[in-house]
Amino acid sequence: MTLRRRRTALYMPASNARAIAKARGLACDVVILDLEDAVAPDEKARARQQVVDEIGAGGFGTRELVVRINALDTPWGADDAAAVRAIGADAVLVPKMASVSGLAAVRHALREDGPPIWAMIETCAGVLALPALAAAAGEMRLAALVAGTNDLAKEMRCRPGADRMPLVPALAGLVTAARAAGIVALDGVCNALDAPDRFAAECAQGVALGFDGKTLIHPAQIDAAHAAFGPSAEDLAWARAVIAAFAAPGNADKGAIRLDGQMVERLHLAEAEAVVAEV
Ligand SMILES: CC(C)(COP(=O)(O)OP(=O)(O)OC[C@H]1O[C@@H](n2cnc3c(N)ncnc32)[C@H](O)[C@@H]1OP(=O)(O)O)[C@@H](O)C(=O)NCCC(=O)NCCSC(=O)C[C@H](O)C(=O)O
Ligand SMILES: [Mg+2]
Repeated sequence: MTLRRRRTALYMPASNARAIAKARGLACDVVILDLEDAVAPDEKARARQQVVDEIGAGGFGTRELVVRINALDTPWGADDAAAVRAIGADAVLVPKMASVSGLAAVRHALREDGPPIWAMIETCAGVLALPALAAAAGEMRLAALVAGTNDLAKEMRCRPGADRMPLVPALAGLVTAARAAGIVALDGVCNALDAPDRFAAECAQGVALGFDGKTLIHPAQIDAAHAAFGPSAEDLAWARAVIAAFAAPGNADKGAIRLDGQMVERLHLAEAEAVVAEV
């Protein structure tokens, strides 16, 4: 079974045909066609039709295709949901998710057999609803939680700065909820476009927090995010050593062994096998 990689999820305005055409050749794992914040109100209907046309045209290869719709309580949300629920999108990303009732309304709008839901956690209410959303994930076919750090910082009236300190509790809570539900956790975007060191530091923080990957706003961010969220050479070496150690004579029936001065359990063997399977 190959693990589906979600190291990089690149947003692009669904109104930008040039960006969408470019996406068919970009190395990102996920393409997010955005109908929400990146599209001006007078462009919404045209962008929605462009999403239908572009997904119908195909050509995105193995990239996961996600459409971010407008929230159902906006003038465009219901039409977005109706337009995208049966066009072959791999998932629908829903902004400002804040309750199980809101999740149920989206599930209803997309129909039970419609695409899986990816929910953006980007409001204070959404952060407080994380345990309930995690508990409802299976029934509602919620498949990912995605941090919306711009909106969350705005509502919290905090100033994240380079270390995003004010947001770390919410980010860790999102990862915790995603792990409890057995679903994907994606970090928020980094708005700094020409600051590779800041971007790399934010990716490293996202890895340390346990995120599966990061949402991006520019193709130039893809390579650094892949380097951060993919297995490093050290990760691979350790994984291979763990696998070899448990395969060694006398260890086959052991639950825990000593390796390089550390206790290694069978859970680490499963992790090691998953890391090796990624490359
Ligand atoms: C941020 C940008 C507006 C910058 O655009 P621009 O100045 O045009 O970038 P470049 O000149 O460097 O572009 C170089 C080429 O790359 C293409 N490009 C740029 N961005 C993308 C993209 N996201 N996807 C695909 N291709 C892209 C340009 O077309 C150029 O190509 P070419 O013309 O062939 O040379 C722009 O990067 C942009 O629009 N980014 C996406 C913005 C977006 O989608 N925002 C919404 C999601 S973020 C969010 O909402 C956060 C969340 O909700 C929260 O609350 O935190
Ligand atoms: Mg947002």
